Amino acid sequence: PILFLGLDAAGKSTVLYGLKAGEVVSTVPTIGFNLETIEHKGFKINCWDVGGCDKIRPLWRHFTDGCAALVFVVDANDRERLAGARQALEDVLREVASGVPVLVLANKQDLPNALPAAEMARLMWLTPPPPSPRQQHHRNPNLDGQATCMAAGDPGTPPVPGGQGGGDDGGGSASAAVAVGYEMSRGERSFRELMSRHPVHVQPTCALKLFGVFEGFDWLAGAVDCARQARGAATGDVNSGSGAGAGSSLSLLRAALPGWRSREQDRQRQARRQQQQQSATPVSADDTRGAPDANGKAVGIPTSASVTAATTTTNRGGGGGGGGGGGPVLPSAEERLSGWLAEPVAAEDTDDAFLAALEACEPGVRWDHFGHLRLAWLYLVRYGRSEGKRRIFEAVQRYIQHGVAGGGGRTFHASMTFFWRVCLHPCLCQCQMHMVHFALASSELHTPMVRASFRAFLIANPHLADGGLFLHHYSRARMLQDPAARTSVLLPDLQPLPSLVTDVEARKREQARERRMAVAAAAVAGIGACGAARLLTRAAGVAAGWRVRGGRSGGASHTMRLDNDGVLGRRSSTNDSSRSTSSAGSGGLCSGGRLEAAGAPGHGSHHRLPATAVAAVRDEDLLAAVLQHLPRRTAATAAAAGLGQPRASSGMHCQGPVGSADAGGLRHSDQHAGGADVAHQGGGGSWPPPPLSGWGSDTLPRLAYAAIKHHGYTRACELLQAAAAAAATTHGLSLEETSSSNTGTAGPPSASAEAVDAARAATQLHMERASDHGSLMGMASSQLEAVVRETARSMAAHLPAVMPPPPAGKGSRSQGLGDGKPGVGIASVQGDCSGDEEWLDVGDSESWGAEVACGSDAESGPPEASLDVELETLVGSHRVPLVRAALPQYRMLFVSG
Ligand SMILES: Nc1nc2c(ncn2[C@@H]2O[C@H](COP(=O)(O)OP(=O)(O)OP(=O)(O)O)[C@@H](O)[C@H]2O)c(=O)[nH]1
Ligand SMILES: [Mg+2]
Repeated sequence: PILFLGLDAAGKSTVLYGLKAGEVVSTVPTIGFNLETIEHKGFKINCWDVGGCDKIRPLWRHFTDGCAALVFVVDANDRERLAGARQALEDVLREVASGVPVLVLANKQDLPNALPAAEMARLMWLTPPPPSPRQQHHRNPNLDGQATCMAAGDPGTPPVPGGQGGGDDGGGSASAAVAVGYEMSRGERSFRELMSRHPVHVQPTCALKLFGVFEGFDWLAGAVDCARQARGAATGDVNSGSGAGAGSSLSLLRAALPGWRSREQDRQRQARRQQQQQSATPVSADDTRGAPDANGKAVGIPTSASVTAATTTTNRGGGGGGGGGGGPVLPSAEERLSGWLAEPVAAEDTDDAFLAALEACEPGVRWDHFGHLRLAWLYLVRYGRSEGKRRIFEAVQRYIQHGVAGGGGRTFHASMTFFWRVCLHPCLCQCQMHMVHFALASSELHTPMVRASFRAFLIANPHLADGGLFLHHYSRARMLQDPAARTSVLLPDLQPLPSLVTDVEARKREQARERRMAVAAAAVAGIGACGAARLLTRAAGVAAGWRVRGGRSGGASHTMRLDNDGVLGRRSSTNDSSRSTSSAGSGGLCSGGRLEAAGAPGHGSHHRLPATAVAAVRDEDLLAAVLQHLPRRTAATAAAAGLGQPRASSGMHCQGPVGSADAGGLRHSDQHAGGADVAHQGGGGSWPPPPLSGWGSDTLPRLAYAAIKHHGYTRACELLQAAAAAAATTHGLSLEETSSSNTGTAGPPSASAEAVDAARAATQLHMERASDHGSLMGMASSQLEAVVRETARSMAAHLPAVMPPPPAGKGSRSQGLGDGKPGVGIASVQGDCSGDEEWLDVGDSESWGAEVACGSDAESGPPEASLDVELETLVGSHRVPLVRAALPQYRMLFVSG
């Protein structure tokens, strides 16, 4: 185990997750700790990142036992707290075993006011004091051997030998060794003496850019090894070292934190609790249930947040909560939220008015859970966490005092009483405020609206309507019955309070999925569904070490599937079609080809490629391959418009035994895929030749980005319009031609209409990215959006006109997507695939559906689907059903802004 310690906001969690995930995450203060396992240079390290705020610092000592190394993070920019950081380091080192390496990170080096690492080390007494001639003579030869590990400040300089004589204050030889004239205080002497027991290294870092972090850990890995060897040599046990302490560390931690449970235990516990609660008599108290009464005795306890939430304005007093029974059935969190949002908002009920009334201790200030949340939200938004927290406490204390002092005539209802107690209950108050802060920080990643409007904030965080939220993290015994919780902050015993705003894993999964969708969409648009399916399958298969075998299978039916989880599967089943397919030749994947796991014979029934296989294919390679197969005229048009050639293919990253990427399967498949290459490469098929099918998905925004980046917005518009015109001219079209005839209601949906939808859907996806890129390019995202949208529109308008309707009985089908899911039509099957049904299912059909709906409804006003998209952006997809259920009027809210 390695401990990450340091004052609050020093950057511990940022460093930890930078190491763990290789990317910068956004955090809120850690109330409790984060535990992560990371691997570095063959070491598997359990990292304990313990919150640094003053309330939690006393708990550090519970984590020190058995730790193999200490990473002490210091905010080098915060000069005022340097002495505090040193003191905290000293305090904790008293609990750490001698010889444990200490890596001090001088973090936030990117900030202009940051102290250089060497200077910070000097001020923190981590470098030797000024040398003196005497010191040279009194150098302790015993410590020289440790110089490689003891690298305080200057790696080559051993730390000042201290404590050699083991005097009471540790000052004996240390003071003798110090230069004459250098006054070393007693405190400094004892600190240096303490430090001399540890190998120390000070590393400048910028956690936000992951600068210096890995270098620091390189040192640490060596130092831990060194320490282990030294311990092994001392005890004669070569295996001794950090690992030995792990068990005892955990058991001690358990002992120190009585509520500490493994996650599995947590889950079991929670399940049991929920069962009990469900079978229990409905509780009829309000927010005050579970809050200790005036004498500190716990009263009725809130049920778990998800079961019932507390709200009523009846003050049940001290004993009313628990076993009551027969009380009113409480509204759920959803109902409560819905109720709040349905309340008419008086014009004079502004945030300013609310705060002013509160600060002036006026009667009638809304003091229920809603008011509580609003107060926390307002102060946090306006003043940030530390100042906001101070103000929250101050304002509430004042209000309470005023109420108590002048109490006559004012009736405090139960929730208000609860709030009093919360504020006299630092642990609970801290927890509640933390949840509001966390909700704010995490939802503002999705939309700035949550800072502008309290109601938007509530919609984005409907779980906050649950007054018993804290019971997800603390047992009621710990929070409500433990007297210590009323005087200090205790760590949660059920699950840690969240501190990582960015869910790294989820974001990575989402990014990977988006990339796959983009690649698939580009492939489909560029070379048609059949070819794309083959290309993707083949690339994924080759990357996974699968052998791609050509073969004949008269009239097989194939289902290509790219699941949400990234599994690309190909299902084949024979049918009766007598149509024979031509052989792909050696190694090529023909429509009757099979994928086999290397070494295992495939039976051509159903193969699934592992998600890693798809992920292993480099996007660049896939895209390069796809772009290479874009219709030549499209590429030429782009070039003519000054946008440069599509990136040249570097060939597939993973070359399989089947030879070059564009040999075999792809060209062969073009005979069926019917991409434009067909015409260029041998004319296997006469239908359809859709030269513009390369536009509309990935190609388009890429060109738009490139154009805007290199030529600026205005010129880019001209260039893109010129490109569109040139492309249209090539095919004898005028720009005014539209697709209305093809997108009308007459007849079955044509391949071209689907292609338009696909183009729009993909464009929608990329427009979202365009918004991100917009600021980077120094232009308003609305402008970028406009250019992408406009270009997409004109490009998409030509697609149907260029593509002739499919010959009767051939080709185009709406996308059934194989599994009976509602079709979305991400891609039309453009090839002559009769006999071989080939489908490409890209991603989650529901979300595509939403995007398609969103894109295609741009002109016809926002339907519910697009509101869902908006809602999803706001609250995250997993909360959409909840919010929808809770808010029948959410639509109105959105429409009214
Ligand atoms: N400019 C700058 N900011 C940083 C750096 N490292 C961390 N931060 C920011 O500092 C703030 C606090 O970072 P955290 O990692 O949460 O700090 P912590 O040490 O875990 O804080 P506690 O959990 O309260 O103990 C965050 O806003 C980070 O983005 C850095 O190298 N440079
Ligand atoms: Mg932290």
